Amino acid sequence: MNKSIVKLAKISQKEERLIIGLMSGTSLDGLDIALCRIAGSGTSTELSLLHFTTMPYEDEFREWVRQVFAKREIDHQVLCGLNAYVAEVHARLILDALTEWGIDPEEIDAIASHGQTVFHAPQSLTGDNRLPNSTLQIGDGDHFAVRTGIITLSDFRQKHLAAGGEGAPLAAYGDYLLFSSPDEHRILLNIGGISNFTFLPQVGTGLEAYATDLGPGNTMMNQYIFHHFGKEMDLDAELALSGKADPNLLKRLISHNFLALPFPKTTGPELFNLDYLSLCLEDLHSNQDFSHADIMATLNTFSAETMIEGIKRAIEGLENIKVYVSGGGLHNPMLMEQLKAAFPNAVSSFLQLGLDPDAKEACLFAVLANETLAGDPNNVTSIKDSPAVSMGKISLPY
Ligand SMILES: Nc1ncnc2c1ncn2[C@@H]1O[C@H](COP(=O)(O)OP(=O)(O)OP(=O)(O)O)[C@@H](O)[C@H]1O
Ligand SMILES: CC(=O)N[C@H]1[C@@H]2OC[C@@H](O2)[C@@H](O)[C@@H]1O[C@H](C)C(=O)O
Repeated sequence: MNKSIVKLAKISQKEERLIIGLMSGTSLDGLDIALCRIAGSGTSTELSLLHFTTMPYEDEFREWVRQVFAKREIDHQVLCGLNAYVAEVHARLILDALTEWGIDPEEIDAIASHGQTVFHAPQSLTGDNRLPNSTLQIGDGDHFAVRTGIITLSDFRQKHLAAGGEGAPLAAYGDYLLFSSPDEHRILLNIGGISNFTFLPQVGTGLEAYATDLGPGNTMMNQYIFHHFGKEMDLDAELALSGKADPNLLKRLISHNFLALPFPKTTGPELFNLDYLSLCLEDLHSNQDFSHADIMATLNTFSAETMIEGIKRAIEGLENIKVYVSGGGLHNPMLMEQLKAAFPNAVSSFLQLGLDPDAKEACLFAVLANETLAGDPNNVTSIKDSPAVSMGKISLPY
């Protein structure tokens, strides 16, 4: 029998596994690396985060990815090369992180790699039903496995698509298994490039859990500041806080059809980008010259409003609700102030649930890999509109 298959079988039968969860999102800030110890599976899953780091990308890497990111027309030679290159860079960053933590790669049971999303194309977004729902994450799993010597699970979104989903959001699975509560209804809001939440009904109420994207989180703010100032983000919302949101531009931005669609739904920077901002500005038919600060304040409020409206829709008629926030947007004071004002005494950091909010998504991919290795798809049958499948392709090192 192939030695790697024997090892795989042993790993799947262990009482607990060491899994490295990886997330590299739409913000292109860096690779989130979470070393997790996971015991059990299904609703008995117990996760301990042993180490976490975000290994920042070099500018050159970002520039390569930007060449193909969320673009309809690209150089296929670059895309092809990046599928290997992203994996090589990620594998090196993992090995560096393990060295920093003093951990031998031999000790790790598996890597759970999200890869780098370069295009997200559900039919609801393309408006074209000749091709099926699709999404593309690059950074091939075989390259990870060979470079690190660690069994790698990757490309989690394809099974979700194949089984009838849109390939996202996948957070619902881990959220449901780890954070459902008998005491309160929970909204687990993640503010990455795109904002999304998982609704976890209070256990026993008979309501169904589900997850959905909401709209732009940080992506439009990041794109704007990068385009005009060459910076990666509006650190601590400094520019946005110095401006004033324009009500007409805000109204026009909020009129996007996507925002009115029912849950669950998914989106990406393919829809929420600077072209959309330009379109909205043109439509205003005003001669008004907006300052950069006012535009940033408007984009910040646009993100906040889409989240607030989405959460209000989800919790209508319910009481005893808490909103737990994770993702980079948690560090944006203007966004958080608006959320807290909309839901007084209900909003707090994900840290309240005992997990580093910046590590959450990477941990959830480790949980998905754990379910594939040791769980049962029936563990997740009660999530609305989410196929109950095990996800992630398995790559062997030898
Ligand atoms: N101090 C801060 N002030 C303002 N914004 C911040 C701050 N820290 C982080 N952010 C925002 O958070 C972003 C990173 O968020 P995160 O790492 O959650 O995104 P991601 O994982 O790339 O996204 P996604 O979940 O959409 O894939 C930054 O690019 C920035 O926009
Ligand atoms: C296609 C894709 O990469 N989607 C990401 C993105 O980032 C946030 C939001 O858009 C979410 O739908 C998803 O990631 C999270 C981890 C998810 O699948 O739950």
